Amino acid sequence: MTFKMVTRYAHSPKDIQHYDTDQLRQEFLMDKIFSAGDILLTYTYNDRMIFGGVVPTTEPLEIKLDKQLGVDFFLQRRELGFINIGGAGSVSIDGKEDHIEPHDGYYIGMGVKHVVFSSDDASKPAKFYVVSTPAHKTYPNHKLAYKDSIAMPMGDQEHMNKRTIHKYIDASLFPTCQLQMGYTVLEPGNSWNTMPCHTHARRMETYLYTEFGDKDARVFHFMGKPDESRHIVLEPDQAVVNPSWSIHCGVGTSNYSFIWAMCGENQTYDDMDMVDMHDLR
Ligand SMILES: O=C[C@H](O)[C@@H](O)CC(=O)C(=O)O
Ligand SMILES: [Zn+2]
Repeated sequence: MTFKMVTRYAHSPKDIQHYDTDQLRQEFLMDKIFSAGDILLTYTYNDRMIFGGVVPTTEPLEIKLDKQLGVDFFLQRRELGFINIGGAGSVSIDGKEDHIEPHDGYYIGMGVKHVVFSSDDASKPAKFYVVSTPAHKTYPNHKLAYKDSIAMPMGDQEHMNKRTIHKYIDASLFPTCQLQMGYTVLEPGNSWNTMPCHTHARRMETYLYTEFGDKDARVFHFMGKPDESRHIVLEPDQAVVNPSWSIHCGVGTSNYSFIWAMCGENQTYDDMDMVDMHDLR
């Protein structure tokens, strides 16, 4: 089992004016999220979000972070959300076990000492996409069932962006300190997400792109200030960090889905600064 957590720093919008493709990818793309039997995490200085993949096979896996965070245990001053996009599995939360079907997940509040992930079948492992944000208060744990998410139909076929935004962690469902999280699914024949696009200076956001329509499909993710955009080409199961000042949207060569997660100043999902199409460059 490999446990790895890499660090990514925060940037000024001016920095990326000078980045070539390699540097842009090095700073903003997480090219490997899921690796069988391993835990691969990224610590971004954008609002100190930790995110990544936990893929248990024959052995259960636990995220053990204390020295790196200067605490006694991982969730001493943090909360955690996850969504499983692999096979069925389970999570044990301080010894209490719960089964996790594909596309289900969990919110786990500050103070939980042990979160242990396992897969039902090592040959079809669960893929837990995990996101953790700093917390100051304990809120109750919540199972996140796909069927209990808030499903918001968005877009239309004419604009190639017909999709459903599933809100899993939202202030209208239950309280968290900072974390908001959801899963957006594009319909076949649709390829644009979040267009018209937006920024939200009050929150940063990460996107994990997954479930592409075919194995050679790619998503072109757009970032940067609206008038100085850049793109990053992604394979399935890769993630990007979006600073508060950056747009975040993409177009795929097939349909796909993505898991988004946010934290920062507020928890108001609709608090977005919509970008006028005339301002995009
Ligand atoms: O701030 C909100 C986030 O960018 C996403 O929820 C957008 C999204 O899922 C979509 O447009 O499909
Ligand atoms: Zn957003």
